[in-house]
Amino acid sequence: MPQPATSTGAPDRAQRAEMQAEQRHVDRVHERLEVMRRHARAYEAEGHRRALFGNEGGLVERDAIVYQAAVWLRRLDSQEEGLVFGRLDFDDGEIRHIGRIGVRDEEYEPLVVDWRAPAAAAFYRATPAERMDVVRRRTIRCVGAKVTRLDDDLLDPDRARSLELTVVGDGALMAALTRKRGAAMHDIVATIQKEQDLAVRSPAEGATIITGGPGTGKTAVALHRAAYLLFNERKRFESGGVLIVGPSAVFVSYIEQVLPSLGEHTAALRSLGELVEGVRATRHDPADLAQLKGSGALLPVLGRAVRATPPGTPRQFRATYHGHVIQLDGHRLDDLRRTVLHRNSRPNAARANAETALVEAAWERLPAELRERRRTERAIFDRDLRDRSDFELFVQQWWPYRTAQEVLRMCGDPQTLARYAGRHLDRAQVEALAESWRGRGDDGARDFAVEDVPLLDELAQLLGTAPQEDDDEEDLYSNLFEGSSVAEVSSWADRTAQAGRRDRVRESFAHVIVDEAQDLSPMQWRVLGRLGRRATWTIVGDPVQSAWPDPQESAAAMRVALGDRTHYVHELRTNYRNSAEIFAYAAQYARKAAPEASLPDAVRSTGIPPEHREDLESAVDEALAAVEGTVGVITALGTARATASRLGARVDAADGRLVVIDALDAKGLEYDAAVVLDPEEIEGESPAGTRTLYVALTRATQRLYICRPGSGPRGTDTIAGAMTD
Ligand SMILES: Nc1ncnc2c1ncn2[C@@H]1O[C@H](COP(=O)(O)OP(=O)(O)OP(=O)(O)O)[C@@H](O)[C@H]1O
Repeated sequence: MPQPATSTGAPDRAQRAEMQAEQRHVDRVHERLEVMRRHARAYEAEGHRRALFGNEGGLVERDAIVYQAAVWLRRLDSQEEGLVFGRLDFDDGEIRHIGRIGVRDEEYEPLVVDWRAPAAAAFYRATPAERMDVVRRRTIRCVGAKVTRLDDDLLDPDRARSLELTVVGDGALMAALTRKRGAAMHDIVATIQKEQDLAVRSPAEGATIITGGPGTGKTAVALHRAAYLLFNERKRFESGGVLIVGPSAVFVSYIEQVLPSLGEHTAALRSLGELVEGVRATRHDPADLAQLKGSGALLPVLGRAVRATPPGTPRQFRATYHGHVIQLDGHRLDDLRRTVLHRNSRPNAARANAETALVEAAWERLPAELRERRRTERAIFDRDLRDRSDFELFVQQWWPYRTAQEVLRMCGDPQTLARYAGRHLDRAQVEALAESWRGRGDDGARDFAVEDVPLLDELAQLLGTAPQEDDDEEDLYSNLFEGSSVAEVSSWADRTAQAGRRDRVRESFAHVIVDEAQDLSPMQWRVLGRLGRRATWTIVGDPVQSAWPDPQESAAAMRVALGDRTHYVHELRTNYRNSAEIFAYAAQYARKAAPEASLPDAVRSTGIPPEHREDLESAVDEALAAVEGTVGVITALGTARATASRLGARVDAADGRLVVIDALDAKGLEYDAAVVLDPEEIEGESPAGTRTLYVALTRATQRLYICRPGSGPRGTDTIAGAMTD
């Protein structure tokens, strides 16, 4: 719930006394943390000692111990900042401190309860109406290990008086919301609100679906939920893997510090452009092409591209056997291909079948008397043919192992693509698609688009995997058991690097978290459906911000991916990001795009409405002067690059505070001030343009400037009038 505005004055006497008391507790916790660190280091040393036994058992133990010790140390080391952030005082006088991890004293009594444990739930859930025996909730703010501020929340003032509990501070939430924004998202562990907490602690089974307007904390909740799941079912989710998917690479780097700050390092974060091994796409196709690629309309075309004879393969097979010339022409070879693929539709997996079919077809070309006269001839013929290097070479050329990237690049030739397209695509579509794939992906000269990633994944499925030669991925620890003496000691870093490699090839996950889910195309849902085929899910999104032109179609694709899993639905209703003035302005576009939608309430008023500016440079300068933190210039897709170079000198001079970003990449991000350049262009750029503009207008926490170059006499007017229309 909203709290009164925060005071910035120095702490008074009562507050100082309370702070000293809390400081004593925090000091004790940090001393204890140091002891825990010493124990972890001693445990690690013990692990290394075991390896000196020189047998396999010792090595296995060593490896397990060193790994576990390193995980503990990493978790303990990431907890310096704000380790203790809360305290609950109960009716019966019990005091419970809440923190990022659980810490116990030497008697095993809790000094701090982990925020994810059931005993901490009251910190987030207790309200004056439903107190859960809590009299006072205190938020403790620390810088490093130093207590700097307390904010109390009384749930039962009468009881507090009888327990002689002092009340200090005036609103941890407001203090958190008004702090300046930097390049990275912060955790919200000290101020998670009740409706958010319910979503964080939603059951680990089925699919938890979290909706809510801009700034309602959906991303924050999703990340805290990942930490919650890992804490409560560590074995299941650490070994099975938690995947977090965000819309863009910029977004992923914006959120990537949150889980480590909560002591969790094992979840895999990927953008939609990174869901396929070996591809890091960041570029978007223009809206019409993106829609074509995302809709599923290309599925039959991809199927045909995989099944067809690859261009450039030999059109004739020729061999001699006992003086007989055996020949198979192109039509016969095509027949063979069809027959083989009829039995095993994945060409990369079917090469052995193709080779057998080729031998069989060649055998049938021998004169009948030769085949009948010598009954054992068949086996000899088979071996003889397969042993020949020119036969092997032919098979490699006729039935090459292909990658998805090669097939898509092959479709970069309009004539080839037109053959596969048949009546599924018109000429203009063939031309546009071929142009978008021509020369892509080879040596990164021209990279694939984000919209190509699901097509590549689909192709990889259709092609199947070639039988793999054994490599070191198969046995992560094989190097540990070579020879009888200890040749080397694997460090924890080695093991994490190995585990990372294993993550890269992971084909499915135990839990999949999808952020900005409203934007996913049906084809992207198919990729996620495969990665999450055995997973439980958390899906986070806001239909009103959808960039996919047909939200119904996207929702249907999501239902297919989720199958018959039970749904747990949560709606977040408070916008914590935007000032009330900024959100009131942006909301007119939400109403235009989705008149029926329920919009969140913005809790913070600054008294400063969005402002209209004609000149981009002066709007940017003004924004930089008006706020302490970040400024985002948000443009249409087509003008981001030009705007970035136009503002290049300012970006360089602003020391990381100024970024230029297109409205699609701005998804999920936020800035203290936003300059939205040419809103009409953003709106007109795609069928979902009004929604995209709504996204752009809801990125600012404090100041919003609408910049319409050459917009004439309205010049520097504020647009408060427009807001209230
Ligand atoms: N309980 C909270 N305490 C402190 N800050 C909060 C809280 N909830 C949300 N915030 C802050 O509000 C801002 C918006 O949160 P977040 O980005 O998670 O919202 P969102 O719903 O994902 O927004 P969008 O849909 O626009 O991407 C962030 O700065 C976040 O830290």
